[in-house]
Amino acid sequence: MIEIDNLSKTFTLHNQGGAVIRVMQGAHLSVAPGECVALVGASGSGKSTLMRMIYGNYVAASGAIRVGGLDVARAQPREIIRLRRETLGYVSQFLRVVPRVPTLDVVAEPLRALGVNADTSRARAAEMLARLNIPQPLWDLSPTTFSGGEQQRVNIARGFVRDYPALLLDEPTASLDAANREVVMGLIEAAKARGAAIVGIFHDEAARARVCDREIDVTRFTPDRAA
Ligand SMILES: Nc1ncnc2c1ncn2[C@@H]1O[C@H](COP(=O)(O)OP(=O)(O)OP(=O)(O)O)[C@@H](O)[C@H]1O
Repeated sequence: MIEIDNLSKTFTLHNQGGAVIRVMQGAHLSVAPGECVALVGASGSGKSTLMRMIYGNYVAASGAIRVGGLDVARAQPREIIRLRRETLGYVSQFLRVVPRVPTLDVVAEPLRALGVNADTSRARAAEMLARLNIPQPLWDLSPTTFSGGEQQRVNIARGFVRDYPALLLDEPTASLDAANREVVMGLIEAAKARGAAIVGIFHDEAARARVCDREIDVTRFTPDRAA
């Protein structure tokens, strides 16, 4: 479902004399449906960079990133938008939303984008918010003023409100209490059981051991620091 082949990445720092930093070289990764793979490695080794490249936020220097048949490394912007709408979900650590949009609509949006009607989308969103213990009085407010943990749960609700065939999870349990962490663990397990291919960064070791089938140490793809 997710196939990464000989992937390299450089950053050019235009505000620092055009310095070029090589952050990744020869990266390989293959994630099958129903599998969860954890990206591990020291801080700065490139876990987030790899995740952002899979999502199409960062451009690859060379190599291929196939997600459900599309090579993200060479795809047109409209193909990436379609991939995100239909195939690839992303639960980032930080919530980015349009101001003044109510939480219920923020969570319902991935379903609306697929053409699901407003009532059904909102009903599914309400189910997810209740499951993630977001108090009902907050559902009609924008999540911009929510606490860190509440915002993270809104992000998770958005990422799991529909059954994405592939999912990227960036520290999905980072700001959560034990009860909500357990809810998220259950959502990840259910997504695997229905065949989602998942790539995640989990600093929470117990969470990683429970839901991940394999670990990939990205340090081995880090050119300047590899052994
Ligand atoms: N937008 C950027 N511009 C320039 N350099 C960047 C950029 N993003 C990341 N880097 C560099 O790429 C390297 C990898 O960073 P990345 O954030 O992917 O590491 P990480 O493994 O996710 O770290 P952490 O565990 O601390 O979050 C770092 O040296 C970082 O400075």
